[in-house]
Amino acid sequence: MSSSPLGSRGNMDILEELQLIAAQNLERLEVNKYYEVIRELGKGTYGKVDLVIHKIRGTKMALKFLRKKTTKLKSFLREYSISLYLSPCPFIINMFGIAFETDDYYVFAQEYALSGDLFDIIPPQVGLPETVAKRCVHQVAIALDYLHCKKLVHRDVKPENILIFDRECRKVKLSDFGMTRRAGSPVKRVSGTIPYTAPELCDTSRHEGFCVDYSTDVWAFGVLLFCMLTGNFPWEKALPTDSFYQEFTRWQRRRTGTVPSQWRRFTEQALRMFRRLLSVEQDRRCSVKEVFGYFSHSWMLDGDSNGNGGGGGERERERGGGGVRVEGDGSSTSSSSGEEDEEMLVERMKQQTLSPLSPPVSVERGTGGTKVGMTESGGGHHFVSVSTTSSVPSTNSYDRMPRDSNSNQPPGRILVATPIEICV
Ligand SMILES: Nc1ncnc2c1ncn2[C@@H]1O[C@H](COP(=O)(O)OP(=O)(O)OP(=O)(O)O)[C@@H](O)[C@H]1O
Repeated sequence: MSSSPLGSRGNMDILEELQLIAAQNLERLEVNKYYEVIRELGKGTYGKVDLVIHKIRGTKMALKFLRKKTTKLKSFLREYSISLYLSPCPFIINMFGIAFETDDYYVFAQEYALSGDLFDIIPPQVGLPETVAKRCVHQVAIALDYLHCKKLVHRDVKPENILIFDRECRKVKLSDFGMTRRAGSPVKRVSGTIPYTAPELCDTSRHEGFCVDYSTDVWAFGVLLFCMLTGNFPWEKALPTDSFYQEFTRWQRRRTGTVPSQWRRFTEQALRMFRRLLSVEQDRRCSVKEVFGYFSHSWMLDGDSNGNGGGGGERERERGGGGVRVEGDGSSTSSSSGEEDEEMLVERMKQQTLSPLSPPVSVERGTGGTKVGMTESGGGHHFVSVSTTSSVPSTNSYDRMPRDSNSNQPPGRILVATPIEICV
């Protein structure tokens, strides 16, 4: 690596340099020679993630395998380099600096997240207790702000890409930088995830490409918050043809004073936050860090800051008061590009008053990799597990099916979402 201090370089210089080094050092390896495969942790569109033990070091790692048939070397190197570049942030998945290729895959190693991903702990139609959700949201917001300060946009914010180390979300990390691009770069359309996709990207009548923008992460982050607190999707897709979305936009644009039914469980302050995060007009959307200003308020109307998202269903309530304490309006919580700011953020996290928790809500964990699907039943769309093996990458439409036969998933009409296009 060049002797220039990292701080004086632009992002792309560092990323390009990291890619070059990774390309020059990419060895061909036989996985079994160095790693003992324990089990598969998940499956994604482009490959799989295995839990392994490094035979020499004895360290547990998560190896991400990207199929060569569907992944260009350039894309692999980009994902690897961006992940490496971002990994100093304590709320972003750590990397081991290991990348290699086999006959069929490009592979890199990450730290292993003991409890899988966020999707698996959100009780469908119930949501997480407010304190747990806030704690998680806080860490994800810092991670996204860190990314944005580096002029990068994640572009795939969803529960499956938030890895957790415990079911109370005391330690969570943002992952999967396969879609991450520099803000302002042009992208063309491909199929993609639906409920988290910002309205401007759902507009299929637009044929020209897009410029990558932070605001699409902010939108996905807003949808993620709703999902975490309620166990439902707010809508199937952010298009006028979706009645849930239409109802929301009428309220959002102040055409009606009536709060849409699935939003009535939130306090005034939480609704104000959602209005800012989920502004239909892209340029009026707030930044992710604005959310810090809302942590001191209750978000759920059940009057108990430790409560969950309401919406029915039996659940175990969290005991102990407090919640996440964040002082000020949060503007100083933003991570800037400097190391000092990062340290400050860690300090802030350490200073948080976190109350002891009762045992977590018990939810059956789906087998293997899971994706968010939706069923429609009564007031909204709720989470169901979708096996990633049955997802169809070429169209990205979801096969929607019950989470698993033993879960507390209520029955509902199964929706198969029509593929829509977003950009890479
Ligand atoms: N480091 C890790 N520790 C534990 N589990 C992991 C880890 N990395 C990934 N997983 C699991 O594997 C799943 C798929 O991983 P990942 O999102 O990186 O793959 P992908 O191919 O990029 O997926 P996508 O189709 O969403 O783009 C995750 O949702 C998670 O459940």
